[in-house]
Amino acid sequence: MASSASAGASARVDLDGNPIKPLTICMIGAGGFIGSHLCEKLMSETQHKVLALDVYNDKIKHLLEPDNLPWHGRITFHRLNIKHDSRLEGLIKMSDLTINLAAICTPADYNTRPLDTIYSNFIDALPVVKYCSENNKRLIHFSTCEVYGKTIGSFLPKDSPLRQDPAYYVLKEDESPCIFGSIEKQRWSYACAKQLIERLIYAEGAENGMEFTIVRPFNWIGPRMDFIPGVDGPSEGVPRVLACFSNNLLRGQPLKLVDGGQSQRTFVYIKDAIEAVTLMIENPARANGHIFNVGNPNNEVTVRQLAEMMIKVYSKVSGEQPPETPTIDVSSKEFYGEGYDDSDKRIPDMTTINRQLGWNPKTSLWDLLESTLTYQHRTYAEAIKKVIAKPVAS
Ligand SMILES: NC(=O)c1ccc[n+]([C@@H]2O[C@H](COP(=O)([O-])OP(=O)(O)OC[C@H]3O[C@@H](n4cnc5c(N)ncnc54)[C@H](O)[C@@H]3O)[C@@H](O)[C@H]2O)c1
Ligand SMILES: O=C(O)[C@H]1O[C@H](OP(=O)(O)OP(=O)(O)OC[C@H]2O[C@@H](n3ccc(=O)[nH]c3=O)[C@H](O)[C@@H]2O)[C@H](O)[C@@H](O)[C@@H]1O
Repeated sequence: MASSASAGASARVDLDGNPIKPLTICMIGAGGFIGSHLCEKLMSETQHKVLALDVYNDKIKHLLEPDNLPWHGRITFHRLNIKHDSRLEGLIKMSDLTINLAAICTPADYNTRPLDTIYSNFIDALPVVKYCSENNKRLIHFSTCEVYGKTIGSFLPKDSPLRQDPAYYVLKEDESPCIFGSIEKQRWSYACAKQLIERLIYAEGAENGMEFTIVRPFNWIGPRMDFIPGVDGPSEGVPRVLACFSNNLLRGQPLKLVDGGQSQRTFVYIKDAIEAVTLMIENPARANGHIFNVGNPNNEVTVRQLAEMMIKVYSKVSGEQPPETPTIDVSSKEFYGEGYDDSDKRIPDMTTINRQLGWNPKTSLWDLLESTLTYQHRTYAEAIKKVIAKPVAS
């Protein structure tokens, strides 16, 4: 595997036919969901070096140990919190490229911990932008599709035929407005902080010539996303929808549909999305100065349809009967608390990423759920049984 990986890597060329030079990449938030998949890809298929920065490394342990892994020496872990660590600038200076993934990015936090959310997504990202700009280093910054907020169509009357017109709902990087709710709807603290850091990075590019790429992920999902409450995360924690529904399925509980599960999302398989990021890393001339939507417009469902599909897929991969009551409705106030609000619909326009990088997602929603839920069942089913069997302490 080592020799074929390195032989393949040395022959690799970019989209313009030029050989790809090995880079040193400072990856902040490398221990998270996206970071772990990106590290895996960079280690197994390229010759780049990664300085992996995070406060945790559980999701990349398999890449760090043992010492005889084929990529040994190309990935090093630096346990640090970017809020207060003087090593950050030195690590950025040592690298050709910085990728910033670090953020609080679970909706349950946006309205309940708005200060932490704003600090994490704006204030803590400021030094990263500053060090990149001052040291002439390229930055790939992870933003979010949530910067679009709600669609224009959501403000039209329910029966308006214009709601069917893509001009009222497809989200375009260089045209669509950012539409958030009022300040008391603290859900938008995350989107607003992400929007402001995008504007700052864009301005650094315009005024100081900083080389940057901004990524707007549209619901990337797959193995290692978030945590299963009570197993590898807090019992009362609320992760993103994939992990919430996985947790319900593993425990044989009904899946909770917030406000009837009417919101729509497009889900993309993490492995498809990581291909897009690799293209950005290795084609700077095509990626610099751009904001990219990265999603799968063909995988649109309502949250209710997602729940129904996950129930069927989980039953297939686990061999277990679906719960007697498969879903229940809960109000957003009950589920997330005061100040929650929602994006109604998220269809990414793919023109920019298609034109610049020739990227298209490949995996259908059914297929990506099948591989992801197979992983969830294999990883958690036994642990959940033990948790359920444990007597509750009085
Ligand atoms: N997964 C998605 O579909 C998605 C969608 C939109 C945007 N994003 C963005 O992509 C990025 C990565 O998302 P993810 O899904 O991998 O989330 P994640 O929570 O799994 O990963 C984030 C990582 O950053 C680390 N981190 C946070 N604050 C830090 C700090 N102060 N110092 C050091 N490390 C810190 C965390 O420990 C975590 O490992 C985030 O910026 C998120 O907003 C993700
Ligand atoms: O993934 C993305 O692209 C972005 O969107 C997510 O936001 P959202 O899609 O609203 O978060 P999820 O937790 O994945 O929820 C999706 C939908 O499912 C609903 N939901 C969630 C959990 C649940 O148990 N039941 C349920 O109905 C939510 O109300 C929401 O309508 C998060 O904000 C970020 O991770 C990211 O920036």
